Amino acid sequence: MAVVKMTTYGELPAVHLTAADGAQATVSLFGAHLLSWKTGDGQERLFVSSKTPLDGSKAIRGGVPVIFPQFNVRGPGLRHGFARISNWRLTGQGGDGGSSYVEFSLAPQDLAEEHRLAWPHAFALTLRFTLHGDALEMDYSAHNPGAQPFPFGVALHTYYDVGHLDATSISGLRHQQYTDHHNNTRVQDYPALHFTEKHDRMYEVTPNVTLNTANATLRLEQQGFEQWVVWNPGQEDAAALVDLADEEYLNFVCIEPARIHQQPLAAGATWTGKHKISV
Ligand SMILES: O=P(O)(O)OC[C@H]1O[C@@H](O)[C@H](O)[C@@H](O)[C@@H]1O
Repeated sequence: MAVVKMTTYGELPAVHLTAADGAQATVSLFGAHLLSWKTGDGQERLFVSSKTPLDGSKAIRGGVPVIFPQFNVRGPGLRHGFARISNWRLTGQGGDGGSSYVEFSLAPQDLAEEHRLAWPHAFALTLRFTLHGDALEMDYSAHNPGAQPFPFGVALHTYYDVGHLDATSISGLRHQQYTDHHNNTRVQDYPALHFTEKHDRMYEVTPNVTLNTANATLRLEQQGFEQWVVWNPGQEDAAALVDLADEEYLNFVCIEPARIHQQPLAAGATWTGKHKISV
């Protein structure tokens, strides 16, 4: 049987889910932010920076930041949106035989006044985390209960604990088109992406990909999103991030299912996206 308990992570109120097989997830209400996912064997799968604030003063560096209503600076508002720095509500929990879940929601009344005034649209977000054996599923939805369309972008900015970058690669992206941080658009003509320098790439199509690390092979699947963003800051950019220790860029990669361009959500419509990670 699944067990759901309130806990704290740093100074943040959080929800801890333990599945029948021992898999665990910890999600802070701040950002509906998944901070830890351990499979039944006790192995941590996510990276969290040793320098990140964990007091609600700033977005968390690590885990799974939830991006809405804009990706990065692709929109007029806050970089990566306000969802990752807002307090969500725990609105569901449960499970059946093999799976257990917790669900979180965010609506305008949950926002700090400055964000509500800056983005005055009716919206309802839900995010469900489901543990199912050695897999984690994130079901994300954005609903427009208002009378006017609004533009939005979304992503699940997943930071994977890779042990060491030297032993890490991503396969499944050969022949896929990407745009890099110099704004060059190319087609990847080699089978596996290795991390020898900074990478900040947006792959335009959405095949499933495989993350290979020294200790694990993770299969990543997405539905409803439109890109994979692959990010590791490299040594120089990492040194400029105050919420990341200088050498920690060697310990993670971000692989993010995303819908990076802001597109309208019609009145009454709902967008849904799924991200599944299997070990
Ligand atoms: O520092 P932030 O706001 O969490 O963003 C981290 C990174 O997020 C990635 O998704 C972007 O592609 C990068 O360009 C960005 O640097």
